[in-house]
Amino acid sequence: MESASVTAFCPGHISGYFLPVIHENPDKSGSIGGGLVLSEGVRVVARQNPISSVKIFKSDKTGLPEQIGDTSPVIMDLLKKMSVHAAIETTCYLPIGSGYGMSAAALLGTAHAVNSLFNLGLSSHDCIKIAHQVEVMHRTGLGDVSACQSGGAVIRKTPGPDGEIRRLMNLRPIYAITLGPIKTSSILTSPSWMDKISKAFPDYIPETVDELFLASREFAEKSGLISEEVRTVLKVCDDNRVLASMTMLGCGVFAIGKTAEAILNMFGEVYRLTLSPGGPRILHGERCS
Ligand SMILES: Nc1ncnc2c1ncn2[C@@H]1O[C@H](COP(=O)(O)OP(=O)(O)OP(=O)(O)O)[C@@H](O)[C@H]1O
Ligand SMILES: CC(C)(CO)[C@@H](O)C(=O)[O-]
Repeated sequence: MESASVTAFCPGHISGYFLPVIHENPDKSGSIGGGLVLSEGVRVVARQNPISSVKIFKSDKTGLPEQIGDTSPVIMDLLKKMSVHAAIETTCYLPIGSGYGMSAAALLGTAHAVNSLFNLGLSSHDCIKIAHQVEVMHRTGLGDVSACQSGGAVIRKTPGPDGEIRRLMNLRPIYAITLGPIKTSSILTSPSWMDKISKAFPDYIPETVDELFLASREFAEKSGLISEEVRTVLKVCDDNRVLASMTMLGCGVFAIGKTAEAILNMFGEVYRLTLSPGGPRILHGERCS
């Protein structure tokens, strides 16, 4: 007989600009900034198992999954914090380490799935707080969990899941491409990058999605994070008046507008995305009795 299992989904997040805010209390640590919560994210299946394990799958355009990993220190730490043993399988279509907040989505999805599977009785907010603590402590992200707790284009005015967060809804498609990964923790633990990033933070708060793109681009330029490959793509976007910036923290570009898809198509596989209307959710499952 199949053991009980619960499936959850959590959207991913493109961070456009950010400013780390580090506090000794992880609930108050994170970042402020702006980004987009995405229709694509991470699907998590949690099963009861005497020994905890994690398998990571990546699906292709057709939805066919291929296993790409069999370890995830952040998920293992989350399970320990929640005092459970479970076999976790995560599946994403967007690439890991490329600025789509896949670690945050995997953590939020797992926290909600495990809470439901084991009838832990935690609120969604409790699950969000645990996921945020693990993400920030491992430096796999700072503001992604806060952003992904709900949907829309997000302006995070103060850090952490309880911070002041403004959300804008917009139905226009967003297009993104990835040219390669960046290990988030390698930037977040570098004092010289942190200094440049702090100095690049915009001094105004975007009021619309278009302004969020402009603020993101200004940040990307000033921070010095734009690589040669990203610059090549951004130049073609600029020449064609397409609003575009760099996915933080990944070697990639996100863009909006009528010709954005055709332009990005010249450089690689284009992800056609929309803003997610909401955050993590349980898709289906059978709880442990
Ligand atoms: N889908 C996933 N399932 C399980 N673990 C994951 C997943 N995505 C990321 N992780 C874990 O988080 C670690 C750090 O991921 P990383 O922060 O580089 O990716 P990311 O969240 O996609 O990053 P970013 O959005 O900053 O580019 C990975 O090495 C892996 O251990
Ligand atoms: C640090 C970061 C850019 C990593 O994806 C993100 O977590 C954010 O915006 O804080």
